[in-house]
Amino acid sequence: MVERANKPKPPTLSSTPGLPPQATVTFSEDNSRVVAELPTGESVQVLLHGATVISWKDASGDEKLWLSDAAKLDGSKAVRGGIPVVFPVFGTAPTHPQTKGLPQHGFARTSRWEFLGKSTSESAADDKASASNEPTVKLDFGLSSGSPGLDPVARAHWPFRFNLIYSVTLNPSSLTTSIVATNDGAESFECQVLMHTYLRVNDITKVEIQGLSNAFYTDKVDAGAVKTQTSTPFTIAGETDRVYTPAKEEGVEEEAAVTVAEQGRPKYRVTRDNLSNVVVWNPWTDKAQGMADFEPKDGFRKMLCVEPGAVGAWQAVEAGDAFEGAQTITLL
Ligand SMILES: O=P(O)(O)OC[C@H]1O[C@@H](O)[C@H](O)[C@@H](O)[C@@H]1O
Repeated sequence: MVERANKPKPPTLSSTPGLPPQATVTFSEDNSRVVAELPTGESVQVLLHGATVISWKDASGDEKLWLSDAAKLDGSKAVRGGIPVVFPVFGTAPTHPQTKGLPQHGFARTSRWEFLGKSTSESAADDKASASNEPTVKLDFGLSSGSPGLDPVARAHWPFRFNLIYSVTLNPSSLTTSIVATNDGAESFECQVLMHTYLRVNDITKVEIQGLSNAFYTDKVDAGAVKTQTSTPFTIAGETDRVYTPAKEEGVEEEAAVTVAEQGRPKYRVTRDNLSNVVVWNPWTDKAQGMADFEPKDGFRKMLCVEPGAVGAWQAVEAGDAFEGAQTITLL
C-alpha cells in the first residue's frame, strides 16, 4: 500500500538496519497523482490523468521537465507539459481507417490510468541500477479497454481489446518511461506510440541538439517536406516541428542517442528502445500564443520537446501480441 502524501514522513527511510534506504511512494491527498522520492532526494510525480509525468527533480530540487502554468491537471484536457503519452495515433490520421475518428494524439493522455504498484531497488533485482546499488523506484500504471477511466472517445472510435502498461523508473541520474501495448482481442490493430517529453531548458537560443546528423525528417512546418539533417549540432531559432527517422548504425542493435546541450554543456541524453522516431518540437511565438493552456506565452524559451516514438509507420499488433518501447533520459 502506498502512504498518503500528508502523512508525516518516518524519521528514517530505512526501517531495516543493514538494508539500503528505500524510496518513498505516496499518493497526493486528492488521489490525483503518485509521488516517488529516492532516499538520495530525486523525485518524480505522475498524474493518473494520462499517466502524465508532471515533475522530475534532481536531488537539489531542480526541475527537469517543463510544465505550463496553465496546464489543466484536473482531467479536463491533456496536460500541456511533462511527459504525455501518445497512443494509438500521433497527430490525427484522417485516412487511417482504424484511428481516423480519434482526437489528436489519441486517448491515452486523456484517460485516467490506474496505479498498479511500485518496485524499489530491493525487489527490482534485475534492474541495472540496483545491480550497482543505486536506489531506484519503478511505478507501474495500467489502462485497458475495460478501464473505468478510459476516455469515452476510445470506446466510440477504437473498438479493440487492449492493455497498456506504462512504467516510470527513477534513478538518481535518469528517468525511464516504457510502454507495453498488448492486443487482448481477436483482431489485429495498428497503432503509433510516442512519449511527448517537454524538457526544461534555461534558454532555447543557447540549446544545441546532437545525434541526428544525416537523419531524414518530415518538416511539419514546411508542408511535410522530407529533408535530411545536414547541420549538426543544430539550434532552434523559430517554430520547429520535425519527425526524425535516424538511421541505425550497421551492426548496432541500439538506436543512436540524442543529446541536448546548453551553452556548450551537454544536459540531457535521450536514448530509445524500439522507438525508431524522434520528434523535435518547439511552438515558438505564434503557436504558443494560440494555445490557451500554454503559459507564460514566452515559455517556449524554457522548453524543448524531444519525443521518442514509433510514429513513422503503423505498428501492427496481432491478436495476443504486444508492442514495447522505452525512452531513458539521462542527466549529463
Ligand atoms: O497541442 P498538442 O495536441 O499537445 O500537440 C502539440 C504538438 O505535438 C507534437 O508532437 C506535434 O509534432 C505537433 O504538431 C503538435 O503541435
